Amino acid sequence: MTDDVALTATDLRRSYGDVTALDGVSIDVPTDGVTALIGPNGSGKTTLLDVLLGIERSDAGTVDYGESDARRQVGYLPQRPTFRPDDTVRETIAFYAALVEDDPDRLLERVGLDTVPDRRVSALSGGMTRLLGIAQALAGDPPILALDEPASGLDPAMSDRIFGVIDSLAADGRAVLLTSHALSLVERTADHVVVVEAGGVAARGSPAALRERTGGPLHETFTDLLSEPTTAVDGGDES
Ligand SMILES: Nc1ncnc2c1ncn2[C@@H]1O[C@H](COP(=O)(O)OP(=O)(O)OP(=O)(O)O)[C@@H](O)[C@H]1O
Repeated sequence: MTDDVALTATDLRRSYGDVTALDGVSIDVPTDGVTALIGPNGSGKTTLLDVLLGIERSDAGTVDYGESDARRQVGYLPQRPTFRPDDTVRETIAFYAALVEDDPDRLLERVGLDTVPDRRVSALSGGMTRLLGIAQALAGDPPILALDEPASGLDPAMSDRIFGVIDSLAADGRAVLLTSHALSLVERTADHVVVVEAGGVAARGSPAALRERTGGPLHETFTDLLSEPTTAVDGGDES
């Protein structure tokens, strides 16, 4: 593994009964910038993310992390982050910050939730809950941030805001690895794109390189990168 690689996965395999979710996936995640896993529903993106993070076991293959003396190696935003509904925003983040001796106010400020510290979790919009999830993932300042569909179910303005935060977190000099169906935001934000199809990697490259291959924007031409025709995934509204 070279110094500029945050993690390397080699020949990952994972099946659930007779469903092959990962069929020999090898990827490098660079230390800087946003790496986006895109692909049709059921192609294996979440399974790949979960295996990379050790949340799911693989049947075969290896995952190697780069050197880091960080208190916490990876921060993780699940697809549906859940918190105690009666706690306030600040109480919630103070809990996670205390686990790794971080400053809750720094975390709230970083995602723009410092304006609503006393709001109860039950009163947060879907977008604010996602931002709280990102703040939680940032506790301990991990060098790798893994975000599973960070904009799913959000309106275009909130999706845009979330991807703006993601962009600035990567600009701080950490690796951001995300899955998303919000292809126009991926195209704008990602430095590296990995196209996952049927448990394998169908294509990879910068958005510009993929655009050159398909001749158009990702949200319109994404299916040209797949071997099987599929319903195009949408540009902004994740499912
Ligand atoms: N716990 C599980 N048990 C059985 N099958 C599973 C399980 N998790 C995933 N699968 C199957 O593995 C395949 C890949 O699923 P995965 O959730 O990784 O896809 P995805 O690309 O993240 O999909 P989406 O875009 O819809 O979130 C699918 O066929 C799915 O049904």
